[in-house]
Amino acid sequence: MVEIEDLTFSYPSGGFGLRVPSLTLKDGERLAIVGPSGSGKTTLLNLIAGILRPATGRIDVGGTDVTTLSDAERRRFRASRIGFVFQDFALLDYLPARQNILYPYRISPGLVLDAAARSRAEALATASGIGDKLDRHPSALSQGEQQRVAICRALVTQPKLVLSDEATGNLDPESKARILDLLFERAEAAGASVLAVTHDHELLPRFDRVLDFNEFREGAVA
Ligand SMILES: Nc1ncnc2c1ncn2[C@@H]1O[C@H](COP(=O)(O)OP(=O)(O)OP(=O)(O)O)[C@@H](O)[C@H]1O
Repeated sequence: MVEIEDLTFSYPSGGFGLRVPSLTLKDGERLAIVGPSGSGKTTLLNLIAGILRPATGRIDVGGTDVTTLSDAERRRFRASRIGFVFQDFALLDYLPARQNILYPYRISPGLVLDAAARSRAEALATASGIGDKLDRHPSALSQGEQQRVAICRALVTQPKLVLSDEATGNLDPESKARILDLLFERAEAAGASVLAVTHDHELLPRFDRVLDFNEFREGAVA
């Protein structure tokens, strides 16, 4: 599903560099990424999602090298093919939760907002415990509820790749387990791979593989 080769990246302001000689995420695989704060985990997810562009290297997502796409193509590719749970949720406060969940359909011409998509949004919200809050705007939701809206939005299009940046960070232990169950269950139903950054070490046994990010710091031996 994801194949990375000879990837290098640094922010224009300098100071931080990332080098990933090789990384593969197989179809349906659940990979957890751990590593210290500031080691580049979010940066890698943004590169895979095409939000950032690498200096060199290849990032193949489901047969498409995202590094070769234009900005507009990368935006469309992301909206239609990748579910991304952002660390800061990236919800739009002018839209109620329901419309936030369905947002990928607004911005991606390739996705059709039909009755099935609407009922998927409802079912995801109910399964994650926010079914009765869909008419509320994000600012009237708790952090944990906002996080669940973000997770529902990432899953509603049934993407083949789910990128998750601390998707369970703001939740109590019981909700963490429930949200991970939902994420894995929906990913499995859609045949999707999951790449999840997490600091929740108690969740790691539930993943197929755990990658320690320390090895990708620029200059480190791969
Ligand atoms: N837009 C930016 N411009 C310059 N440097 C940045 C930018 N965004 C992040 N960085 C730096 O890049 C490094 C990696 O950041 P990143 O957010 O990828 O780390 P992380 O491992 O996800 O951290 P955390 O676990 O705290 O979320 C950090 O040193 C950070 O300060």
